[in-house]
Amino acid sequence: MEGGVDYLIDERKKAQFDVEAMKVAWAGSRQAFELSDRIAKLVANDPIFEKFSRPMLGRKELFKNSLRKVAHAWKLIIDLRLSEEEAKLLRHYIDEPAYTDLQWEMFIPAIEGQGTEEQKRKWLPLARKMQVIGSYAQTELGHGSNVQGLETTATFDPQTDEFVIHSPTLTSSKWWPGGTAKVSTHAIVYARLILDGQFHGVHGFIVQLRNLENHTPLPGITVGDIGMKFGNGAYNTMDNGVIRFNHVHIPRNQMLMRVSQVTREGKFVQSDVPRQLLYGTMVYVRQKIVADASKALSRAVCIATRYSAVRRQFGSRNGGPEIQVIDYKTQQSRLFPLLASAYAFRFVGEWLKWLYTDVKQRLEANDFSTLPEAHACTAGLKSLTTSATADGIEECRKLCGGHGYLVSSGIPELFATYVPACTFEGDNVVMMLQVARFLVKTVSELGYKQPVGTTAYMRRVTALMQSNCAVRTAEEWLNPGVVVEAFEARSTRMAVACGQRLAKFENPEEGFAELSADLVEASLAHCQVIVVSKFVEKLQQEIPGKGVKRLLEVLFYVYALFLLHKHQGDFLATGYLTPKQASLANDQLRILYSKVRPNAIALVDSFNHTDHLLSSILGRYDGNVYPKLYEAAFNDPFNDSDIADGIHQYVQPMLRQELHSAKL
Ligand SMILES: CC/C=C\C/C=C\C/C=C\C/C=C\C/C=C\C/C=C\CCC(=O)SCCNC(=O)CCNC(=O)[C@H](O)C(C)(C)COP(=O)(O)OP(=O)(O)OC[C@H]1O[C@@H](n2cnc3c(N)ncnc32)[C@H](O)[C@@H]1OP(=O)(O)O
Ligand SMILES: Cc1cc2nc3c(=O)[nH]c(=O)nc-3n(C[C@H](O)[C@H](O)[C@H](O)COP(=O)(O)OP(=O)(O)OC[C@H]3O[C@@H](n4cnc5c(N)ncnc54)[C@H](O)[C@@H]3O)c2cc1C
Repeated sequence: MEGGVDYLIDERKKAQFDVEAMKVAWAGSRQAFELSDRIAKLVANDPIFEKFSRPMLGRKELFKNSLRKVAHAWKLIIDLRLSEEEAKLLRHYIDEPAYTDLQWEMFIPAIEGQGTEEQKRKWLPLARKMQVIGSYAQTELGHGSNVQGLETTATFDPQTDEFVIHSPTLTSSKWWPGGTAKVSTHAIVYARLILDGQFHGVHGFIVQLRNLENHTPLPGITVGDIGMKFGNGAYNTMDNGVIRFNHVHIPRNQMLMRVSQVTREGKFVQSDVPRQLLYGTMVYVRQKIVADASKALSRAVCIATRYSAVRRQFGSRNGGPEIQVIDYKTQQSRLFPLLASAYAFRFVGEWLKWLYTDVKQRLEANDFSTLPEAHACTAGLKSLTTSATADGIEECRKLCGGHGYLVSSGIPELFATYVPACTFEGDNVVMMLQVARFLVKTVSELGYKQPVGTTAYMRRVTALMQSNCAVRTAEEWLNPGVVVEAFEARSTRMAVACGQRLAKFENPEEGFAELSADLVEASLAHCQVIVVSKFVEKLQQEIPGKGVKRLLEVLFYVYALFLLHKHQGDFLATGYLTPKQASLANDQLRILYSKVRPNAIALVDSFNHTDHLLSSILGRYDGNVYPKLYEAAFNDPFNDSDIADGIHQYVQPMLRQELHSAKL
């Protein structure tokens, strides 16, 4: 058997649920599915969006090709009158980081969230028509996580009614802003506001970087690219920049002034809007990154699952077929939790989008009450989902054996493009420490203030601290209430234990630093409560289609019991579970894997990923893996000639023992 076509045909016949209905459940609604399917096909059928050759291109060619794709996409958006939602789907299916990500996901949202009405009226129409192209220049060579430590200065000059933007040190050079190195005409530059010699915190300023006529950098601005990044192709389609400012003057009305204002006289005015709103764009993007995690993880899982059904190793009897590697229990115990995680992240992402929309509406009405919760949720879930997705993609590579290491498997580029998500928009550990601050505060207030939102479960602190799990059989783990309670009890106990240990420190900040590793673990436990609970809430909704809900329930238990198994140390150390109960959960997990097995291919088909998006020979929908791998090898330009450049010059002299006289 050369290809796996028949194997995948057989696998699809085993499905015990309605795949078309599952596609709708994954997409969120029939309308969302149809929209997404239409745009996916539009991209897949357009040769300009070809991406298989991307890893073979040099940086300049790669970048130019990316500019061409963006220009073509923008033309399509105008010609086909695509809505903003359709345009964002187009970006997703084109699957190439580009300067427009910063324009639409950071520059515009920053003005929307931090600009005054007047600033929005001026800048948003220009940006939305792409008449100015903006980026988000916050991080510097010397500081990224510590935003208050930024060194760039914005000094008000009352003589000219302008701010003077300046990079006083090498470490104050802006470093990383995407889109800035070669494209953006403007940037939101975060800088220390100085009025009359006094520091008034870090604020955002709209700074023009380039001449709109000839694209040259404006006087006083030194700008360039920071160099090649991890992996070929991958994030190298993006021009991440370095910028130095040498006393660059901008008008006073280009400071984003919703949160604080500077008057004509140079006076600082703090409005009622909390200063944290300056960080609002990051809250927005973190929410987007959570939604993106399920997309990236589902791609890797789709490739690894299809290939695991095609690939056979060992167990052949009398010349019969070998065993499909997907039938090995070890393969299932590594793959199926990732499959379940993709669904879990999809649903928690959907919920987080709702939470963000709600917060945004409140902020617009000057209600800031839910901002701390939104910050903790976006920071924590961004950290949890991106770490799990990055690790999951790498696990999928290993699940594909040696062929997973080939660029044509689609996994190396996906991994290289995805991993910076663990760092950008907030390093994942730094983000978990933000959740820790929120949790510590919640726990310290438990005696007199009812926790709300995602910490509401801690209202039952006494019960969660005292009562223990009642499970006696593996079957009894199949109860959402029992599972959620276990996660809530573990999280509460870990958070309370941290709170008690912190109380022993005279200086709370010193205590926080000393216990930070434990605090990160407690924060992760809390974030897992959110993901598990949101999955249960999804299952409580009506989910049409034969067998769809049943399969989602199976995936829920796989996700939750896998986590319970992985973190059983916490569950045992907090005393909520006995070793016997943890072992019963693991017994149940094995039973669940056997329920997933016949449905595995149909479950990944339900993601509705096109072959274009997957860009993977191993993950092809038709399973025709071996002939296509063979064909791709001989189509590689490296195989254009039997004799590679350099063979005559460097190898043959060695073979002939003539190296001493060869010209090297
Ligand atoms: C296959 C897929 C391929 C590719 C794509 C992959 C993924 C992309 C997916 C989707 C992308 C969509 C769009 C993305 C587009 C581009 C993204 C690309 C690049 C990323 C760009 C960047 O990285 S921009 C730079 C980001 N920088 C950071 O995130 C910095 C992190 N640091 C901070 O946020 C802060 O400094 C801090 C939170 C760590 C600390 O702040 P500070 O020192 O001021 O504060 P305190 O600790 O003293 O806190 C003060 C109080 O304020 C609260 N707080 C802090 N932050 C916020 C906030 N954001 N909102 C609300 N409240 C906040 C804090 O909790 C304190 O509260 P107290 O009550 O305790 O006082
Ligand atoms: C691909 C990519 C694109 C980017 N795009 C942009 C962009 O468009 N605009 C922009 O402004 N920025 C951008 N960035 C920068 C990015 O936001 C920062 O790199 C990120 O916020 C992390 O900051 P850092 O690099 O300073 O890491 P550091 O803070 O130096 O982290 C180094 C290590 O120190 C640890 N650490 C730091 N602080 C603490 C703490 N308080 N407690 C415990 N551990 C700590 C971290 O966990 C990490 O292990 C981009 C980065 C990447 C990789």
